[in-house]
Amino acid sequence: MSTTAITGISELVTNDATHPDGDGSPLGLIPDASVVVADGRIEWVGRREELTATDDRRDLGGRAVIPCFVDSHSHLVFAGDRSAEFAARMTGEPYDGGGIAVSMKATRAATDDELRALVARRVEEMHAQGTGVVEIKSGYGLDAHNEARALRIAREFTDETTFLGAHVVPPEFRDSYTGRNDYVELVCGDMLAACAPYARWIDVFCEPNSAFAFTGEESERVLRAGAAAGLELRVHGNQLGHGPGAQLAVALDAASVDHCTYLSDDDVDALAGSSTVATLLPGVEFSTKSPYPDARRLIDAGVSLALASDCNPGTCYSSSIPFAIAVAVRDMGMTPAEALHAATAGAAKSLRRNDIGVIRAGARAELTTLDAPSYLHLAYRPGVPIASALRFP
Ligand SMILES: N=CN[C@@H](CCC(=O)O)C(=O)O
Ligand SMILES: [Zn+2]
Repeated sequence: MSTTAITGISELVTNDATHPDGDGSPLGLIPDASVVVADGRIEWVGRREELTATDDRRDLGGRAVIPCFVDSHSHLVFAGDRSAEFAARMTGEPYDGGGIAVSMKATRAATDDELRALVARRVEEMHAQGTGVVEIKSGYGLDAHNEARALRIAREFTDETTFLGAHVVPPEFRDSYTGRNDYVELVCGDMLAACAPYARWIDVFCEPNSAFAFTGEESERVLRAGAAAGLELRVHGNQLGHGPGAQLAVALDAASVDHCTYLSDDDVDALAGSSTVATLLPGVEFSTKSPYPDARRLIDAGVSLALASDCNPGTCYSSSIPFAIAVAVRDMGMTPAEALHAATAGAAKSLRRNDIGVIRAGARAELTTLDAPSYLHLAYRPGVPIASALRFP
């Protein structure tokens, strides 16, 4: 097994507050550091002068190194274009989830190879911006065949795949309450059976403020069916207005409730006393001209936070975690350290993973380098491509 030392690290963010060479902060910063990797794992982390002999060396020439970004919320399996919808929102048109059916139509019409190529391009775009691990949801098939196909293709790129058949009620089921009910039954029955083999997670767009998405009761049915089929739970909640999503996520011990744009004091208290992570998606508020969630309020209450891209064709067609960090710092009350922690260790926690989002012996060698001396440059240099995932041969 050959060992490679990474040297020339001006500042190492470990997310290991207990490292003896670290500064003791949640980011566990070590100046002038080295990391030794072997066989895809981290072997050693410390100060450069304590480095012992390795087979290879890679000198970064004075750059910062951070744990890879973990993008714990994305919808990459889609075809078609909704840029006109984005333009309409910039002139005041509100987002209501109705455009999901437009992506559904284009996605159903695409071949497997076309979808695979689209996902490959988007995943590559993420890696080029420092994301090492990505979660990918279905949700633009909305029938058993196309949802299973989306997950099968997503699985070619990541183990973190999420069944989102309950994204919206598709047009062919919308006519009556019976139609909605039939769709929920399909999601919980044949669709779940077809999708479960390719999915780790199940998610639902719990949003009574949208005519297209699901009520608290419908969402609970979907999540309980998913759990019975062995899937772990995530929830889209509290995106368009107040609603039951956050409290439902806590009650069912979901790993994450995502969006959290509108939260009551009771929602915040429930999250603070739970192991459910609140995942904030700053690109969504940016791209829909919605109010930003109050990250400061959540942090002060003791809620665990993640930041993710939510890359999707409707509410945020950006795959950039550095962009999400810059917005979170500029507009959501997060410090640069809190935002970086949320986009790495916080997002790993939202996927219930402890082998990523941290630079510590034994963790996976998923590292990101910054063309900058310090992590502060992520928010300080918005729009500048300074982050890239480090790849080891
Ligand atoms: N809100 C639900 N789903 C996506 C948007 C999907 C779309 O509009 O295409 C989201 O996370 O924002
Ligand atoms: Zn989403």
